[in-house]
Amino acid sequence: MSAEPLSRTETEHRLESLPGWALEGDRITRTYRLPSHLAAAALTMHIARIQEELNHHSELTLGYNTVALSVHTHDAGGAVTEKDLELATRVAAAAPDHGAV
Ligand SMILES: C[C@H](O)[C@H](O)[C@H]1CNC2=NC(N)=NC(=O)C2=N1
Repeated sequence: MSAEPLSRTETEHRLESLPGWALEGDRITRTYRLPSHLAAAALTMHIARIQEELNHHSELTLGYNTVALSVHTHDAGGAVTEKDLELATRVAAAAPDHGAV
């Protein structure tokens, strides 16, 4: 998968298909809200497994009932690439199974 930087315009266009995800500076971000702390912890572990599978890792923060992600591609000098969008897409597909909104 390409690690070429995406333009701001292209990134914002692609995020239209990822509800709740945003471009903040040079990262894409999302905060999920969960029904409980244990549901948030379970989603956090699920995301960690996805990240290991993709070999692509976000800043991943577990709160009381939230899971926050912030990611860009280090190997592209800290730009947003297809790898970040792939991770976001995989997480967006998994999150609802945990009751995340
Ligand atoms: C050596 C290893 O494959 C690289 O460091 C991977 C690990 N996870 C990564 N995660 C992110 N967000 N960006 C990277 O460039 C990256 N590179």
